[in-house]
Amino acid sequence: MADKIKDAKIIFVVGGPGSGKGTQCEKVVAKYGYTHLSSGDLLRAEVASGSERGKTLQAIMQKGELVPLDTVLDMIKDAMIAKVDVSKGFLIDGYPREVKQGEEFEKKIGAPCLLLYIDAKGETMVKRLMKRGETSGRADDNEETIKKRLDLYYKATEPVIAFYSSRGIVRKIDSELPVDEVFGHVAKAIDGLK
Ligand SMILES: Nc1ncnc2c1ncn2[C@@H]1O[C@H](COP(=O)(O)OP(=O)(O)O)[C@@H](O)[C@H]1O
Ligand SMILES: Nc1ncnc2c1ncn2[C@H]1C[C@H](O)[C@@H](COP(=O)(O)OP(=O)(O)O)O1
Ligand SMILES: [Mg+2]
Repeated sequence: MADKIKDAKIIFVVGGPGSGKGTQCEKVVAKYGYTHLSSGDLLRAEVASGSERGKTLQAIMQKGELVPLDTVLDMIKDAMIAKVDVSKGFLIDGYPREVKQGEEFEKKIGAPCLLLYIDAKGETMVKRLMKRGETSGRADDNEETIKKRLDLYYKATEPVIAFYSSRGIVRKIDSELPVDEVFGHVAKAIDGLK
């Protein structure tokens, strides 16, 4: 099992809150049949279960902070193990959010072959999240939490991009464009994989 997971095709999808990670991942799933694992979705499922752990997580997410590394990494690993026999590849969306998360992922799971850096301007991300907040029901899609998430993104997550750039696996995607045009660039990056 451990070997199988190590040999899996792993794509990290990194970008600020509201940059369009989830939107692009859905389209990749439709075209390439990859398995989409969003750390935020996994965490929200735990919250929705009503468990004690979920309550603790909800409080952290509502403040726009990062949940403990082990919690999110264990969730991703379990979800990958459940799919490794049938998956053509994994889209890991919203992880790593700090360099340490990337290092631990590689120790416990394996190395990514590609990092899709979904890039949009701060003001664009805020606008999209405020709009999403009208219908998402997400406790973190409000002005105050959005600001904190954005600050944390620039501080903790942007260094992740520099970290993987030196390995030559980062493809920067302009996410200011319309969704289908963004996807054209995403598809090109994926088609470039051997
Ligand atoms: N290229 C785009 N142009 C305009 N709106 C977009 C684009 N990509 C995503 N959105 C919208 O922005 C919001 C955030 O997108 P989402 O995929 O949920 O981002 P993330 O997962 O990175 O937080 C959604 O409401 C989505 O419909
Ligand atoms: N890799 C990770 N490490 C720690 N906390 C995480 C995490 N991924 C998600 N979370 C927590 C903190 C985030 O503010 C919250 C929502 O994450 P998300 O759904 O990925 O947001 P978005 O798609 O808007 O970028 O969940
Ligand atoms: Mg998302």
